[in-house]
Amino acid sequence: MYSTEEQTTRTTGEVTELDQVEYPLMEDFYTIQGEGAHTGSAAYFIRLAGCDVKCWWCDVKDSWDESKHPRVKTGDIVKRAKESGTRLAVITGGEPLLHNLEPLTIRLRQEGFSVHIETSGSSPLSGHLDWITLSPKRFKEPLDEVFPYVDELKVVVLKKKDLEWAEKNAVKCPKGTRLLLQPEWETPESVNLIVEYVKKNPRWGISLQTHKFMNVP
Ligand SMILES: C[S@@+](CC[C@H](N)C(=O)[O-])C[C@H]1O[C@@H](n2cnc3c(N)ncnc32)[C@H](O)[C@@H]1O
Ligand SMILES: Nc1nc2[nH]cc(C(=O)O)c2c(=O)[nH]1
Ligand code: SF4
Ligand SMILES: [Mg+2]
Repeated sequence: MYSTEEQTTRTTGEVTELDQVEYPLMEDFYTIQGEGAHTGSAAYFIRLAGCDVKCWWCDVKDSWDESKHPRVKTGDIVKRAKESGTRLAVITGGEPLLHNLEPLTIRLRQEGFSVHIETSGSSPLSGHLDWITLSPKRFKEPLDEVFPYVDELKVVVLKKKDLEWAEKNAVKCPKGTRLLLQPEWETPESVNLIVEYVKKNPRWGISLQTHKFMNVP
């Protein structure tokens, strides 16, 4: 759980103002959380545009260039999320922490959403977040200030070196953090590596991109 100070002072009465704040949005969609500790739950995904990390194997490279995507008002995003019926929102990207998430997360919370984030931790936290999934990247390392708030560490694995990277990040996370290894989708040989590693190091678990098996977004 992460919350900025302002939450206590900012309550209702600012809805109209907050709803005007715009974010570069690649897409928003209602689907099943396919990865991590909340796999299988219906969730409304909000994919903000822009990324400063640029992993070569990223499965959503179209999100990187913010200028290719429209700026959409918070009010419109929240309205569509509400219409979905779920009260679980996942903010992802791109790298969502490139943007100040205060307005969007306040409004989602006001409408009863539990707000989750998928982040590389390359920029400071902002907003009000109920579940933080950190997926650290060597290409741009997470900021130290992010680690105390992490709920789930989800490391993408291609080769052995990534397991060392996983351990290096795990020591910085709070006690009780869910530790997950996720095979890079186009590197099937990483699955064996992960299976053997988790059998030897059972504090780690496996996260698969189940939405790709199910053929849903
Ligand atoms: C597209 S990223 C967006 C959020 C943020 N930029 C991040 O990297 O956490 C969402 C999740 O997908 C993972 N991911 C991206 N490409 C992947 C791939 N080819 N195989 C497996 N996981 C991937 C990321 O590590 C991250 O956990
Ligand atoms: N179904 C589904 N689950 C996901 N979990 C994390 C995703 C992401 O791209 O952040 C993702 C995604 O793109 N689709
Ligand atoms: S940080 Fe996330 S969105 Fe950015 S390139 Fe890496 S996986 Fe893709
Ligand atoms: Mg995805």
